[in-house]
Amino acid sequence: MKYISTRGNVEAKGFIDTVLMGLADDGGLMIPSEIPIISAATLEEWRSLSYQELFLKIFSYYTNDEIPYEDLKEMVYTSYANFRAPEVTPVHPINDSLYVLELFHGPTFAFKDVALQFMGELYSYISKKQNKIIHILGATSGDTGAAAIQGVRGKEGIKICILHPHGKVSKVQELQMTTVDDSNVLNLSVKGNFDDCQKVIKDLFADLDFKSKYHLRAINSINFVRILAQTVYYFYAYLQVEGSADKKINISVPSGNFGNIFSGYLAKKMGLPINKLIIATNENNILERFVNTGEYKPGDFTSTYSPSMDIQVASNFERYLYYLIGEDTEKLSAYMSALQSDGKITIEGETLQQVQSDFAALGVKNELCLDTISKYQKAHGYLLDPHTACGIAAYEAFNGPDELGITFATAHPAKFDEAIALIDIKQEFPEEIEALFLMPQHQTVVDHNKDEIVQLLKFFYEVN
Ligand SMILES: Cc1ncc(COP(=O)(O)O)c(C=O)c1O
Ligand SMILES: N[C@@H](CCOP(=O)(O)O)C(=O)O
Repeated sequence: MKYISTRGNVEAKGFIDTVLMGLADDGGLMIPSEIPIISAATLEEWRSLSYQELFLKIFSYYTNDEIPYEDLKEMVYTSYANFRAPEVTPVHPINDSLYVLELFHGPTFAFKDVALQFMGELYSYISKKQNKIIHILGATSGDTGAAAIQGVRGKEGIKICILHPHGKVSKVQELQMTTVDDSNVLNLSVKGNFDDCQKVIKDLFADLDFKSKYHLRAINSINFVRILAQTVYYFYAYLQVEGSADKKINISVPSGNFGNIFSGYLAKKMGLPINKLIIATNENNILERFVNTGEYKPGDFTSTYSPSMDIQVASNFERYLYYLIGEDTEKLSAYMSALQSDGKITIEGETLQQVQSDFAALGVKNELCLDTISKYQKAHGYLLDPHTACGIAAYEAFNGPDELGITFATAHPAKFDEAIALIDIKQEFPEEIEALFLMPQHQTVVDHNKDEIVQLLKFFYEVN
């Protein structure tokens, strides 16, 4: 398997070089040159596999044996050893037509742990085997940052800097990142929003001299391995749900940077029989507008009860667009230039119909988000976090009769108590989260100013 850039100007790479490259050197995103197809018979054979076994099967199509099987196996088992559920991502039935895939049993109580625990192991492995310097640079709306820091904690030879939007992440998210006092961790709290943070890091990755001089590596979903690791739980969810072979299965995914749902799109392209892929967003509804009208136009940023999805510029949209327009790198580059110059991309006719057959989408308003949390707490005694509540509201909007819905629970409700307290629900915090409130915080507050951020980064990466 080789990996290429959506923009066509990067020589084809192997698996490890793709991981190390992160953002493609031509400004695009790396994707596999071909997508392996899993037959229905193979899929049925996978039904009895554990999460870890399934992970190894799926990765075997992508790693080109660049990592010996036993080494990969050890990384995978280590990655999931500290999850609080033996199934890693258990499926919780709510009623006859709805299942919740709980993705929050990792160390930071969010779905990001599933891929980032593995990425921490992988970066550490590459650093040791190839004697590579690993300087991670990432942007977060709250969850990626915390999970990435936990993923690399205590691992030699790795430094990590995370940019988060100042005052725009939940208190627990902030504490999870900033109570870490390790010398290889730098938290920059940027006066701006997530899109500003993501733009700064993308600009720095695009500066190839800076990227190579400071050995910058990506942990955001611009890195293809994040996408691939997230496909595993789509397969797992499908295989765990009883009746999935006979009924239509819809999957509803709380979405922001479009990484999680793009993993679902990839799983579907690999042959996983998903009926509807449902994009659930909040009032930052660029993806809903795109699916309904064909216009992809970043709008004004709005702070909502689901802050991790407060994103306008969805990074992985480029990967989807590449497939949508027939894997034409020149056309894709033209679209991305148009997005820069005109501030929007417009899709019409049959291509728009294709979008509407690939996805359904709903931008869930704040009020509906809270109503959904109350409703499921009362009817099922099951407490949803606000992101998952958006996913459930979108499931309710699109799940048809006789169809089964799986909604991804992307975070534990304790991470977003600010919203849940508004509806007078009192929750007990897990002890790992409770303990954070007693710890001192370490972060540097900076203006949204690239030069200032660069100076801080240079000092951080150069010292020791
Ligand atoms: C809790 C939660 N739900 C949903 C999302 C959106 O996922 P994605 O950015 O992969 O679309 C995020 C952030 O990414 C998140 O932290
Ligand atoms: N919601 C995310 C935003 C970054 O997404 P990523 O999947 O590209 O890492 C977060 O929690 O930081």
